[in-house]
Amino acid sequence: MCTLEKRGSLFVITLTSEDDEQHRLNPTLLSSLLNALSQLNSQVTAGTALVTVAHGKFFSNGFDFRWAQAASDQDGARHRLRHMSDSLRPVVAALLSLPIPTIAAVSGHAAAAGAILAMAHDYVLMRGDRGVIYMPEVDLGITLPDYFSAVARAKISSATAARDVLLRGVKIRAKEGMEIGIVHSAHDGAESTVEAAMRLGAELASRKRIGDAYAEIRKSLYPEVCAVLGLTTKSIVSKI
Ligand SMILES: CCCCCCCCCCCCC/C=C/C(=O)SCCNC(=O)CCNC(=O)[C@H](O)C(C)(C)COP(=O)(O)OP(=O)(O)OC[C@H]1O[C@@H](n2cnc3c(N)ncnc32)[C@H](O)[C@@H]1OP(=O)(O)O
Repeated sequence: MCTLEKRGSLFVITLTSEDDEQHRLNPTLLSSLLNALSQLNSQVTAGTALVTVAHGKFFSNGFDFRWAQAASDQDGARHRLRHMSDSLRPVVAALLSLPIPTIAAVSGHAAAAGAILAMAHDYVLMRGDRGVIYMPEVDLGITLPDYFSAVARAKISSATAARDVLLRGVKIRAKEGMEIGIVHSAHDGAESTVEAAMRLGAELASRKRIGDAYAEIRKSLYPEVCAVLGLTTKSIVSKI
């Protein structure tokens, strides 16, 4: 599950888990995330921002393998994995379409689909003492959905860094994440990461930017991701 709350000028989505702190992206959490983003979008006004947080050792450890493996056979497990992948796709599309700034406070590990969820935000703030951003698929022998690769290519600053993340499965800590462009800033400890995310969110919200234009400019930054997600773009001139 996740929760959505308004704290002053900020919408805060908190990833939660029923049984452990991995915040695995299973159908329940994915559906809850999509509902939260839809609800947020209906309430959004200029002067707000989204901060996504998770508590404990993980931001999110990716899709829920236990749920997939609970299927009756391998084929069923694969179908469940595809179901989770198909369910994360609209969440990423919704994040890229939000008419407000979005920030992920990565105060724990963000792996696989969890890393893609974090990178789908405009800003990733990450704790520097614990936690890695890690794409294990190459180690698992699982190919990436098209939108995973598109998000990674859009957000990682160089081809060699993208190769290291996706083909070498390197575990990226906050400092390295800043060097390759996926982390905005590094912070000491979970609490200061979340506090910094809230401060940045409030600062960005205070600019009261025109939401539709903000969303369209964000989409113009990532044409390949938008194409893969089927997101269209339009021109806006709010006022001249
Ligand atoms: C119809 C059928 C068609 C076919 C099927 C189609 C399918 C289509 C869809 C396919 C989808 C593909 C994409 C898949 C996406 C997924 O999400 S799959 C799920 C993937 N998830 C995983 O595999 C989980 C990955 N996670 C991990 O491997 C680990 O949890 C972790 C993230 C690596 C963390 O490991 P852990 O051991 O728990 O870490 P820690 O103990 O916290 O740390 C390890 C050591 O590292 C030190 N450390 C950590 N962070 C830091 C830091 N920032 N700075 C310094 N040191 C750090 C930490 O101290 C530990 O060190 P020691 O204490 O010395 O051990």
